[in-house]
Amino acid sequence: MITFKKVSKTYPNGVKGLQNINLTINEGEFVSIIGLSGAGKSTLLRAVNQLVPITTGDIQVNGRSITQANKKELRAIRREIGLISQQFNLVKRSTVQKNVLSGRLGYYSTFKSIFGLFTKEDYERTVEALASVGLSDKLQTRSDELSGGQQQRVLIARALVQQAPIILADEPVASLDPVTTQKVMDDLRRINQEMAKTILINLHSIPLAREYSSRIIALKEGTVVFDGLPEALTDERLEKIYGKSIFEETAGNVSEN
Ligand SMILES: Nc1ncnc2c1ncn2[C@@H]1O[C@H](COP(=O)(O)OP(=O)(O)OP(=O)(O)O)[C@@H](O)[C@H]1O
Repeated sequence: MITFKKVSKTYPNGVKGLQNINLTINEGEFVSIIGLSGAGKSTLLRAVNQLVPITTGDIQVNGRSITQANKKELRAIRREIGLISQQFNLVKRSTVQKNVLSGRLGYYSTFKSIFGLFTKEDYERTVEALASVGLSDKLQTRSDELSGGQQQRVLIARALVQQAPIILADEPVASLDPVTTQKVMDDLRRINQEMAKTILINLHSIPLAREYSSRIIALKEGTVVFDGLPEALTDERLEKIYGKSIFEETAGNVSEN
């Protein structure tokens, strides 16, 4: 469970990324965060593992406060959270295997991490995770030889070997074609349904949010303006979230941008 209590984030330049957010994300939910560019989606997602430190309020991950955590506790909290983000991407010159294995680093001391002292189980988990995202044949491939969609799926595999019950996905399908988008989204759905992992995902596509989520949260200027079931996201509510211009675009444009 992730709980936001009166969370605000003001960036050093004075921009308010988040304003008084109160939310509870329960175990096993598939939550999409939508909203205009600059609404605060990435800030919200990254606040969960303190990649973006919040200014006021608190976030608890399975009952443990991230703001009060010392270094060791923060490491333990971060182990519970897998991050799929294009910005914190793969080590391109390393093999797929090494990138996926790095999901285990949170379980070892710095010394072991530096020397890559992984166990037989770690290697087995890596093979399994790659199989579950359909990339068994890419084990020894260099990561920069993969397509964008394959790279996203390697990131999913890395989150799987990390055995994190929570997965944060920061626009994982932003630059993918429709077929690959569906594959990545299907992977996330499977992980959510079969492994009961909690998924928190930023999406620009309303159709995808509607199709895959159990719950949609919309942000506008750092505040929550909608929080509910996909069916409850009516045109009227969309207009409040995105402004009137949404209906001047074709549905296709909105979903792909
Ligand atoms: N490091 C930063 N320093 C200053 N302002 C920032 C920083 N990161 C984000 N912001 C600002 O905070 C606000 C929220 O940004 P955020 O990236 O969370 O939005 P977003 O909804 O994820 O946008 P997008 O859909 O374009 O990724 C924006 O006004 C943005 O300009």
